[in-house]
Formats: sequence, structure tokens, C-alpha cells
Amino acid sequence: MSDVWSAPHHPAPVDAVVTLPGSKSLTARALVLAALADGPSRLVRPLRARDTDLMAAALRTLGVRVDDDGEDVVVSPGTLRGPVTVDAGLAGTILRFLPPVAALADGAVRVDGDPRLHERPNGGLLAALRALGVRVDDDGRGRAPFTVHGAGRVRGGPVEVDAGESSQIVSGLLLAAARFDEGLDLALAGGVPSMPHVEMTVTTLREHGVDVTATDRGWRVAPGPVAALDRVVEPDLSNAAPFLAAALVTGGRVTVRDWPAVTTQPGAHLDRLLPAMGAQVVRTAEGLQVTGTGTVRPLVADLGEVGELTPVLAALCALADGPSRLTGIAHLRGHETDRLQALDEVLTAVGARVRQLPDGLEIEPGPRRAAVLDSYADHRMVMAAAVLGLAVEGITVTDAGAVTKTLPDFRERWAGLLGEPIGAVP
Ligand SMILES: O=C(O)C1=C[C@@H](OP(=O)(O)O)[C@@H](O)[C@H](O)C1
Ligand SMILES: C=C(OP(=O)(O)O)C(=O)O
Repeated sequence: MSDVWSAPHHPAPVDAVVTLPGSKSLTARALVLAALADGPSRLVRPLRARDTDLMAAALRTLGVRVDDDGEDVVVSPGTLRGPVTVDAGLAGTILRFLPPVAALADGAVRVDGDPRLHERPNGGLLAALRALGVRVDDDGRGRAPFTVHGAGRVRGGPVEVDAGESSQIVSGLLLAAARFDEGLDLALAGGVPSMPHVEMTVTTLREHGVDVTATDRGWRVAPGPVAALDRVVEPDLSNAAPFLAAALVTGGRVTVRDWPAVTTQPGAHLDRLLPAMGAQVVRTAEGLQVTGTGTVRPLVADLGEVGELTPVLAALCALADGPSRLTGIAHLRGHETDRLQALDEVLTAVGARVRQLPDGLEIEPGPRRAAVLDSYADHRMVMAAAVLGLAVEGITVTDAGAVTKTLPDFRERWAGLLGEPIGAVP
């Protein structure tokens, strides 16, 4: 398939029920914990996308058996060993979840990935590992590529962690901590974004029988076994965002099937954010149903807890009937791309007036115009462009294949949502 994509223009109301694949974040945690567990675990409906395929490959490289029969994935722990090189692609989940696992391996584990991975912040994680007695070689910038010299065991114990640039630094340490000799007593040095993702980690650990308690400054994980666990992976609610947004933009109705009643996924916050933008949101027997009026209301919100929803919400803001202000998202500059800069460029190209704040964006809609938009190698920028394309005729996305990071068949699913042919540019 061509990587240049003509995003379908579709002003008519959509009316669809969509089923989405498993959560990237839950699949990554399930794979890591299954790899550290005391027996085999079965994952039902895991995500199969670039990020999770690379995570499975990384664990296999380290000595874990990961069997995928096309239905379920069965993970059978093995002796972790180096020397190996792990390809993290552009996945923050691998960059931050794998090194603490690598520290438990016997041998050197080099972590590398896409050119942009080399820019993603990770100094807080490498410093914490060193403080816990792990030898790590890097270029002095705390970024990939780096080598974790696993010694077969990690002492563990108290550690202060700077996770201001990514919650995944906390999650990565907590996920492996039960296997450290002394467990882990993690104290935050400052704030941490995306707290729902840390809560997801704590919940997932407890489901695997790990003893995690909240402390004044962080979390304590007791040393002990990680219980094997069979689980069904929830659908990815962040990837639901563009599909639900289509209901707002077109004045239509979209239901995402199997919306969990209780979840730690940040996408759950769509059921308050989309009503703030004029949608009606109800839970039906089938899932979460969003109905729009065709008019999108502006949004003023702190998105610090739900940063990964920003690109799609920002696209909605560019189509709203007034100015929006999104804050609390300085850490998005270290995501797949500098998302504040990328959104500034893309929304400006389609006619909005955009002002970058130190921690966010002000977006004032303007006369809409056609544009060629880059994906910036960022799956969520492709999804944001898709939302813009519904209302703005002539949106073309280059390097749209970036969407395979978390939703390989996004373009087919989008065409299905609209009942249209796929729209690839020859
Ligand atoms: O733990 C996770 O699965 C994630 C945590 C968040 O990272 P940051 O805290 O770096 O934003 C989120 O944006 C990312 O998409 C997934
Ligand atoms: C920030 C994201 O990804 P990563 O897990 O690579 O950090 C994201 O999916 O929006």
C-alpha cells in the first residue's frame, strides 16, 4: 500500500458500530509481566501492531517463548540472557519497560531503535537503574542507543526517580521490581505526567499477585514471584478517539464495541471530554455511543493525564466554533515527534491560528483549506489528519504508514467507518 494517503472528505453524518483491537498499553504490560511470571500466561485479543510485535520480539530475543497462533498469544518465561540487541522501534513502552527486565538478564542488552527514538528522553530511567546497582553504558545523554549490562539479578531497594518527562519511567521500574532482590521503594523526585498509565501499571501488577502499595512519595513493590495470568485484553480506547471524533465532526453516531465498564485506560476520559465538545455520550448494550450535532464546541482543558488523546482532540479544536486552549502537555515534545510543534504546523496548514505555549496549544479555527500533511512518523498525527479530512476537502498525508505503530489497518477501518473505498493515492 502506498504511504501517501488521501484522507476521505465526508461531511455527511456517519452511522457506524466499530470493533477495535487490543490496547497497546495493556498488551505491553501483559507481555512484560508474563515474561517475568512463574509459568505460562495466555493473552486473548492482544494488540498486534508494530509496538507490540517489537515488544514480543525483544522478549523472545532475551529467551522468553512467545507463541502466537493468530488467535491468542501464549508467553512462557525462560532464562533471560544476553548478549543481544533489542529493536525498540519508536516505542516508548519498549524504551522504558525493557531495560529493567534486561537488568535481570545474564549478559549485555543493547537497546536501539528508529532515529527519533534516539531523541526520546530516558535519563531518569537510566539514572534510577544505576542507583539500583545496574551498569548501563550510554553516550552520556541518557538516550538510546544504550547497553544494560545484566548481571542476572538486581539489588533493588530505595530509589529516587525523575519521571517528569514520561510516566513510562515509573511504569518500567515498577513492572520488573518484584523480581529485584529487595523489591523497590520508588520515590518521585517531582511530578509525573499520564498518571492513569501508572495506575494501569499498579492495577496490572496486582492482578499478577504482586504486592504494590502507594507511599507518601511513590510506590513500594515487595519482592516475590509474579503469578502467571491468562487475560483478555481490553480494546484500545485511545485508538477509539478518531472514530468517536467522526461522530462530532459529521453530526453522526458512532459506537465503539466492548467499552469496558471499569478501566485504567486514559481513553476512558473521552466520555467527559467529548461531551465538553458538544457530543452526547451514552453507554449502550453494545458499547460507548457518541452522537454529534455537526457543531464542535471548543475545549479548554488540562490534558496532562491523558496526553496521548491530544492529537485527535486538537484536530477537533481546529474544527470547533471558537478558540480552544489545551495545557499540561509539555511532555508531548518528547513523544513520537514533538507533538506541539507538529500540531502547530498541521493545524496552521489547514487554516487554524495556533499559538504554542510552554505546556500546550491555543487553537483558533480559521477558514479551512486543503493541505499536504506529514505524519511526522507519528501514528496519532495520521489519526488527527483523518479527523481533519472529514471536514476539510483535499487532505493528503505523507508517510501515513506510521499508523502501523498501534493500528496497522487504520486506513481500512476508517474507510469502513465511512462506507467508502480506501482512498490511497496511486
Ligand atoms: O505507559 C504507557 O503505556 C503509556 C504512557 C504514556 O506515556 P508518557 O507518560 O510518556 O506520556 C502515554 O502517552 C503512552 O502512549 C503510553
Ligand atoms: C506517546 C505514545 O507512544 P509511546 O508508547 O511510544 O510513548 C502514544 O502512543 O501516543
